[in-house]
Amino acid sequence: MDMSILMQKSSIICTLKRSDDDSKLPGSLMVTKSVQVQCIINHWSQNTIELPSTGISHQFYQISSMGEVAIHPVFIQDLEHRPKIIRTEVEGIPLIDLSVLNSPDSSVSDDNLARLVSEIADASQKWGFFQVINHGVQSEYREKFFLASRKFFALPKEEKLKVKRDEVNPFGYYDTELTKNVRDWKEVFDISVDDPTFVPASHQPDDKELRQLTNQWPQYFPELREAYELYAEEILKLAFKLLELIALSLGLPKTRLNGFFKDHTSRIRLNHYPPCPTPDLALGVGRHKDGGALTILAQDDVGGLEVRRKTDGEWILVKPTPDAYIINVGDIVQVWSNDKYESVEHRVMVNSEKERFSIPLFFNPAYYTWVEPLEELINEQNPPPKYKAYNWGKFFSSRRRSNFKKLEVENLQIYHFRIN
Ligand SMILES: O=C(O)CCC(=O)C(=O)O
Ligand SMILES: [Fe+2]
Repeated sequence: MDMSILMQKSSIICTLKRSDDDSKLPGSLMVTKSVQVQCIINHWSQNTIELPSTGISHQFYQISSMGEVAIHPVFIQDLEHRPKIIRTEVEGIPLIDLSVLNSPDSSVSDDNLARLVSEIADASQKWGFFQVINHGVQSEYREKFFLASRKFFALPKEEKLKVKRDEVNPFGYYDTELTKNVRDWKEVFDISVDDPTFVPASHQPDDKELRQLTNQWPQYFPELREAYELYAEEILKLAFKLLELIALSLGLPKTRLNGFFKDHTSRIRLNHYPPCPTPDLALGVGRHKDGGALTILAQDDVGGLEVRRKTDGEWILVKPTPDAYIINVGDIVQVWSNDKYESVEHRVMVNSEKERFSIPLFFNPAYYTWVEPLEELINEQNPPPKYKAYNWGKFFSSRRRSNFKKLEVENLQIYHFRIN
């Protein structure tokens, strides 16, 4: 197979070819006479890919003197997973107003609260995703954190590499993450909300050893940590409010799930998606489901997040709504609810002109939590338990391994714990 993709962008015709056999890296890069370009992605043109087998470094993409653009094959999605660049307008995920939570008058809010809870139930069941407005998080803190994130990613590569995440410490900077064994077109900075935090030393079930981990911060850029601290406090309050709404929406007491989060292992991630010369071939993040309990995501005004619609499997773009948060239920809520709420697949498109920034909070329980369907939710309407219990810390450690290297086996998924 030899693919040629023609696209007209910024007055250059880009032709990309990929050989059938990815294993012949880097020979499958078809552009021979390449020159380093500074035009589309200035700061990324310095980036290199380390090919483990050869140790040879290559540019993320190359442009020949004929104007042909090639991105490195590690980023290229299989045909069936590539994004559609042309799309029609469709109804988006539900938008939910949380202002009743901030209302001081409790007698008025009883009815309103019931309405809100039923909106959450509906959205969680139909979409697994919704957006919230009037959520109580100060927009000033969010903007400051976005600005600090932008400045951090604009630092010279050597500075970012000083706080690089690795297989021992999962917190810090990283630009070579894989999703489903394909490289994402992004760079990230991961922060543990609880600092220091304890995680299982390995994914091996019998290994009881714990490892203490701390965040890494860039030495000459204190602004990032300061902005983070203000933001984290606010966004955590929202996370607990949403957790209580989810509990109520499942017919549980409001604080039923709170105990799991006493020693929570939540993470905040800064995502940076640089412009990509071939957005029809690569993804910012490949299709995936979030493994934790809830994700609370702030995105900028560029757009790119797509959600898989449950009714027909179509990819639906989540249009940016100023100051809104995008909420999705993760695998843990799917298991707790015994499949009443599903953790829905999503992915991120990139574009050739604009860089994009987003900031998710992955709201996760304590590492020692055994995740299983909640007994109150096993009843006549929803019998019997569909999953056996699994340990969240071990699940997370196992998942993380596949972010670093191509694995022969599929990474751990909740359906591996399904009872047939
Ligand atoms: O950047 C986004 O919009 C979503 C990112 C995402 O899905 C993730 O980091 O898990
Ligand atoms: Fe995600």
